[in-house]
Amino acid sequence: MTVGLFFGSFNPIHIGHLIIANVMAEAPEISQVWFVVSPQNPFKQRKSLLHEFDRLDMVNAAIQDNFNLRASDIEFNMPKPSYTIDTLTYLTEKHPDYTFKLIIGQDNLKSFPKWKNSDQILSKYGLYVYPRPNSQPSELLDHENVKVIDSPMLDVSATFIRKCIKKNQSIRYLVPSEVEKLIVSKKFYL
Ligand SMILES: Nc1ncnc2c1ncn2[C@@H]1O[C@H](COP(=O)(O)OP(=O)(O)OP(=O)(O)O)[C@@H](O)[C@H]1O
Ligand SMILES: O=C(O)c1ccc[n+]([C@@H]2O[C@H](COP(=O)([O-])O)[C@@H](O)[C@H]2O)c1
Repeated sequence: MTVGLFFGSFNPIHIGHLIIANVMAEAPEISQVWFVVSPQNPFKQRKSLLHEFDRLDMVNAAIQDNFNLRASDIEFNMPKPSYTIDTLTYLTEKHPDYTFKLIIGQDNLKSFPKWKNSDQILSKYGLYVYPRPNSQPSELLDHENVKVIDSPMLDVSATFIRKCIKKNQSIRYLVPSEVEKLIVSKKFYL
C-alpha cells in the first residue's frame, strides 16, 4: 500500500488541507493520505500554536466521514522539534510493507533544501507538491523525484483563519462545520 503523508501544524486544519488530501487520495498510485500532526515545526515559533492534542482533535473532526484520510499522532512522542526525516524513518521501520510519499505545499519547497537530510527525503520518498499562490520559485520543481499536482490553487491559510477569529469574523466554509464547532466551543484562537 502506498500512503501519502501530509505533515503539518494544522493550526487549524482548513479546506485547503482537505482538498489537497482528497485530490491525493484519489490519485491512482495512492491508497490513503495520513495527516501527520507536528507538535513543533523546526522553522516556526508561534505563540498562537495550539496544543497538538487540540489540533489533532480538529483533524479527526474534519476527516471523520472519509475512510481514505487518517490522522497520525506519531510525532507526539518523538523528540521536538519535529524533523520529518526522523518520522519517515520511524514509519518505514514500523510499516515495512508500506511505501510512503511526502505531500507538501509549494510554499514549503523553497526552504525544503534546508530541512534535515532533505536529499535523503527526496531520493528515498519523493515529493508531491501542491501549487500555492505567492510561492517563491524553486529549482526543485524540475527534480525527477518531485511531482507537481495538477489541481486548482487554493488561496486559504491557517493564518488567515486565525486572524478572522480574532476579529470576530466568520470562518464558515473555510473549515468544516465540525471543526468550527470545536473552535467556538473551546474558544480557540481568541
Ligand atoms: N492553500 C494551500 N495550498 C497549498 N498547500 C497548502 C495550503 N495550505 C496549507 N498547505 C500545505 O499544507 C501543509 C501544512 O500547512 P500548515 O498547517 O502550516 O497550513 P498553513 O495554512 O500554511 O498554516 P499557517 O498559515 O499557519 O502557516 C504544508 O505543506 C503547506 O504548504
Ligand atoms: O525536517 C525538517 O527539517 C523540517 C523543517 C521544516 C518543516 N518541517 C515539517 O514540515 C511540516 C510543515 O509544517 P507547517 O508548520 O508549514 O505546517 C511540519 O510537519 C514540519 O515539522 C520539517
